[in-house]
Amino acid sequence: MRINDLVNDCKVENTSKLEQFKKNNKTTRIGIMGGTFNPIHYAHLATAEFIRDKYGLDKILFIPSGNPPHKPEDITNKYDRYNMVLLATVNNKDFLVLDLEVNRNVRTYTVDTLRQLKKIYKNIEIYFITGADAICDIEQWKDVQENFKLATFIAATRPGISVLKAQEKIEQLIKKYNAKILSVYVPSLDISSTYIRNQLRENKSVRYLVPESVEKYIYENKLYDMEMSR
Ligand SMILES: Nc1ncnc2c1ncn2[C@@H]1O[C@H](COP(=O)(O)OP(=O)(O)OP(=O)(O)O)[C@@H](O)[C@H]1O
Ligand SMILES: O=C(O)c1ccc[n+]([C@@H]2O[C@H](COP(=O)([O-])O)[C@@H](O)[C@H]2O)c1
Repeated sequence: MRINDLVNDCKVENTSKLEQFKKNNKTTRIGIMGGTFNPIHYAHLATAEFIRDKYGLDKILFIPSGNPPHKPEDITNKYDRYNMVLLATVNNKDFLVLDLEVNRNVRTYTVDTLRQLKKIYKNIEIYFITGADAICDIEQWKDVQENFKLATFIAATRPGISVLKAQEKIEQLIKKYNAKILSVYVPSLDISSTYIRNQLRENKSVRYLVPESVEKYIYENKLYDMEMSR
């Protein structure tokens, strides 16, 4: 079966998970995993699952960026990135995917997404998950103060990022903005989407770095300038 045909089944399954979630009137603690996901890899999934479990979050909402302000204009098509996130999360009942950002045709900022989420889901407490690298740059984000009012941030350690430097920055942010930021050690993998794109461009293996369905989607749709088809 072609993987592109499976994407539709994933969309149906995800819509049904979202409808169930919307019906829930109780206060729900949700984790938001935002990212460019170009492509999604196992470190994203492992980080999200570790944090869901550690903080007893009810669900993790993956929100692929549409037109992220901080990445080059020519990144992979947003619907391909979104489809790969759907494929990667379909088997986990607690992982849901939202298309809020891919459907926005202007630049996508987190503050707009958080405001929108609070409107759609009345009783949610939001925990925004970021790598420690992203939290260090948060003062460059749009409406930084407002972001901190709308969500608690969880800064996950990431290989290659100095924990001490990140901790210093987090303490400054907490003081300056009265922010709620939890810093957490996550046993993780030293991989990035950049590394995976480079492997693909050099025609090297990405097996066990991304879910098999994502790997197939990449090959079937000839993403990332691959030289030969598999
Ligand atoms: N290996 C990792 N361990 C922990 N967190 C990660 C890891 N890779 C990415 N993240 C976090 O996941 C979120 C989404 O990341 P993103 O989609 O930019 O992936 P990336 O691998 O950093 O991509 P790129 O290499 O293209 O910059 C960010 O908050 C990022 O810090
Ligand atoms: O809102 C902003 O100004 C902003 C600027 C840079 C990054 N972000 C968000 O940070 C998250 C991680 O970004 P990324 O793509 O670097 O992994 C993702 O949800 C982005 O939308 C948000």
